[in-house]
Amino acid sequence: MDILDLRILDILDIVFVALLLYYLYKLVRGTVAVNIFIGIVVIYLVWLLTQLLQMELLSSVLGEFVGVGVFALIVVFQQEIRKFLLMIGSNNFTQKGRFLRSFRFTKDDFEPKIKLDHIVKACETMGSTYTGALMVIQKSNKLDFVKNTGDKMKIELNQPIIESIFFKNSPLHDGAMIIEDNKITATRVILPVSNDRSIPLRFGLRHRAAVGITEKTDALALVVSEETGQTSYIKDGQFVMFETMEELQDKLKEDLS
Ligand SMILES: Nc1ncnc2c1ncn2[C@@H]1O[C@H](COP(=O)(O)OP(=O)(O)OP(=O)(O)O)[C@@H](O)[C@H]1O
Repeated sequence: MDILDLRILDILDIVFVALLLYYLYKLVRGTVAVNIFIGIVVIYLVWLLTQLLQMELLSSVLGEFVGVGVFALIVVFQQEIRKFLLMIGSNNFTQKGRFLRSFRFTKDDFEPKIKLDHIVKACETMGSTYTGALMVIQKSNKLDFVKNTGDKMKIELNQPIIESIFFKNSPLHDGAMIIEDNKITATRVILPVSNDRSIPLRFGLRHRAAVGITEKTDALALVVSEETGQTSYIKDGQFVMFETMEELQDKLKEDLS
């Protein structure tokens, strides 16, 4: 049977195509690009059908579209292609054994370098005083492209520093804070805002910016709402539910492993 001829390379081929589609979906999810993408797929399928049914005229008209399709794709998806390449280029697999950890060989004895207890306690305190905050924790995708929009720095991370940065009268409180390992590496950063229409209207720009950066990269984001004092945890463009701050800390630890 043909299926028995399936080589390991064929399986790898399928896995790579699936990964490629997954990353493309991740990039266009929630944006108008999804509709364009669907439009292109529909034209391509109709073209295949017209060829099958030998509908010469329609097939040649659609064929013209498909012929210049690659160039059209580059123009239409310029932004997305840029982000996709950025995503690949900024993946630092070798850094600190992340490649091995991605296979979960070393997960059990892995402790994140970041002082998560300081971050979570700072969220709790800032929430109790209705102090707005937005923190982004870098994972394997480099965040240099957003850090350039703010003030770069290198400060050892701890609870009082986080709280004083987001203190309402502080000159650094606006925008997002970027955290790498146990350092605050940028403040006042402007993040890409998500266009996802499924985000409830009660969430404003701070939350949308957290969704935006986690859609485009594998970073984790924490938001303290100035209005409600509530802390939100956002990962892969989605809000992660938790009941207690201890649970939040556990989830963060797990996602950084
Ligand atoms: N693109 C962005 N990148 C980083 N920070 C942003 C961005 N847009 C807005 N912010 C931050 O969010 C603040 C405005 O928050 P806004 O009230 O619109 O959001 P929200 O999601 O309703 O949050 P809150 O519940 O705290 O009010 C700004 O003062 C700024 O600090």
